[in-house]
Amino acid sequence: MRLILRDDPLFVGEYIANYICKRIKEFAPTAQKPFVLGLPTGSSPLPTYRALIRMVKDGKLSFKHVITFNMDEYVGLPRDHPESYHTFMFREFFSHIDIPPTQVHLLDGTAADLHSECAAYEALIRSVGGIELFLGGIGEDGHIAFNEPGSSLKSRTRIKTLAYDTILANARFFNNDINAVPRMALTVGVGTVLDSREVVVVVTGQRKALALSKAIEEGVNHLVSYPCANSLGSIHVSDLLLEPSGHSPRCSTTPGRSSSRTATRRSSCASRLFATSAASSAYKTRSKHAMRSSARAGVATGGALGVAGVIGHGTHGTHSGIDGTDV
Ligand SMILES: N[C@@H]1[C@@H](O)[C@H](O)[C@@H](COP(=O)(O)O)O[C@@H]1O
Repeated sequence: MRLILRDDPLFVGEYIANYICKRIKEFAPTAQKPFVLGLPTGSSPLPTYRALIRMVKDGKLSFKHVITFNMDEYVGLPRDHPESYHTFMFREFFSHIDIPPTQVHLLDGTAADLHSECAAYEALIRSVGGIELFLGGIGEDGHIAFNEPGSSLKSRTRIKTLAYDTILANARFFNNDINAVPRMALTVGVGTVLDSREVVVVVTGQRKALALSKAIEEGVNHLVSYPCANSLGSIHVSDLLLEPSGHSPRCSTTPGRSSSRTATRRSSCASRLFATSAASSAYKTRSKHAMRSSARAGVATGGALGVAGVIGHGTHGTHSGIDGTDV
């Protein structure tokens, strides 16, 4: 795992966009050999999307031979609902880049047979050779996609009941009306994410400090789904990289050209770039060491409460109404 910290979400977005651009260019995708990219929704990836849009508009990057798979979608929201992830992705990203719409894939939360929809999604990912790079965001309880606490580490794309904490957090997109927030979603599984050749997770904002600290300082378990991306790459403390903002991977077609410390160290570490910066306005003026202690403080002050919250307040399993298989 590599942890790359930046002082501001905009720098995080720029870093990741440059990294994605570099990876796509190095891959040199063609119609026969497309680059398969996994994508998240949420506010965290927005700076990345904006930076990628800029690169396309400036002629520095093309998505013509990129195929995308989104992580998740609410169950029951029509595609054209303003808060569906389908609408979100076209509004915030796809409509502004040169990707052919036929190469964009999102789960359909209104499908008549949701189980078949999920199975078909997995099959489609496999049929294009798997995901090259999965960009993910996390919820405050540490879920990746909609893999709520308690998700199986081997889980595949499936119907998932949302935890109460997630419903509360997402109510902001539904006029703060928790009753308007869908209770279920379709989501890729932890296993689906782990099958990707690389996972990049964007973690921004103080609200994510506890979840981030668990990825860094605790072991892999199924209560916080996103650190599981580590389980396929070894974690070495020496790979945790804390550096001031400003360095960004160069979007160059020549591998290894970047002289930044980031690029140099990447070659000697575990294969997965996993966690990207936790930064929020609250952190802005702090030093890198203070940021590190902030994450620790998250554990010290919120640890017991956080775990109780995950188990005690979650509505996991109680809303499904479809079947009992959403592990
Ligand atoms: N299903 C999505 C996640 O994929 C996303 O990572 C999370 C965080 O959103 P935000 O980035 O707005 O904090 O929100 C939802 O729960």
